[in-house]
Amino acid sequence: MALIVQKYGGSSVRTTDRIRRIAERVVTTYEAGHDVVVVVSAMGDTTDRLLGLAREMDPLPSPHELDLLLTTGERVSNALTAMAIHALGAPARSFTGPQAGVITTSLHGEARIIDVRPWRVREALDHGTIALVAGFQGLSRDTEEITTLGRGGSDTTAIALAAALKADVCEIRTDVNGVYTADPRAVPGARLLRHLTYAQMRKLAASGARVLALSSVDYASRHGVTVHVRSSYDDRPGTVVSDSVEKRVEYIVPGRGTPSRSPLLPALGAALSGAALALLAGAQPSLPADGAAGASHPDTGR
Ligand SMILES: Nc1ncnc2c1ncn2[C@@H]1O[C@H](COP(=O)(O)OP(=O)(O)O)[C@@H](O)[C@H]1O
Ligand SMILES: N[C@@H](CC(=O)OP(=O)(O)O)C(=O)O
Repeated sequence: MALIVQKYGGSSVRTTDRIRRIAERVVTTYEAGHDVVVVVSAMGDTTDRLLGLAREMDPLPSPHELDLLLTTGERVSNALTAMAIHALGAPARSFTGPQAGVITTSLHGEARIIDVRPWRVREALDHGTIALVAGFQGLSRDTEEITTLGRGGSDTTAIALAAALKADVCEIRTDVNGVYTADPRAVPGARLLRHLTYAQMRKLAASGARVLALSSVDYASRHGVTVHVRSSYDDRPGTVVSDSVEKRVEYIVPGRGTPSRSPLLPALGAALSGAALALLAGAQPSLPADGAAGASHPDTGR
């Protein structure tokens, strides 16, 4: 049994139908015997819409009111996802960032996570419940105000929770099936990268690969969190970001009551190993574009 943190980006929860699909994936993971913590971003362009509403009221809104407003986006999507999980018959409980023990600096709109004390999340897991945490938000220790973490902050929430809970992996589930050499929507020949070190991922994120927020890569690197960027809609291998070749498949363990490892594991390990070796040798990665799965184009389920 593994402890898996799954983060679903806003594009993957744009509609209630998509939320139902996400809920099915969460429940499948749970039923395989894993402890599951879910971090969901706000639905679609909710954060932008809320920003627009705020500016209609005041061109320079109060940072306190703005953060209070923006954090509602993630609360809505997490509560709805919990309800969708209940409808499938599984136990789930959602928490706001502050309830989940996410402690931040006090700078509204750009707060940094300085500590995570997820005892309520741990308690839920210990009771066999799927725990959901609203991303992108926390509580300032100094001011006791609700804060937001800056755009893309749900990635950092998920990785910080994974670090604090000593999760086996933090899955970043999104609308493409991994990290590519370039934005696969803009560059048709972009190739899927099966394994990246933190430093390599950092370079990509810094040069605009928004699939993983830059600050979240730094958090993962500092805390040694294995990050697995993959599709919200299927279980293709995706991209593993870690500090070493060995770490990349550790979390893929049999579920509760499952007698042996998945037969897919050796194949996945071999594929990742090839990528990792190419990258570690400093060579230009020369993997086929997800060729092993028989698909040459990314999942563009927007
Ligand atoms: N190198 C890259 N690899 C994969 N995706 C990339 C890359 N660069 C940019 N992207 C874009 O990142 C998007 C995913 O990030 P984002 O829209 O923030 O997702 P989410 O809604 O899941 O948070 C993809 O749809 C893709 O267009
Ligand atoms: N909703 C926030 C936080 C976030 O991380 O979103 P997403 O995972 O959709 O990039 C934003 O739009 O920035």
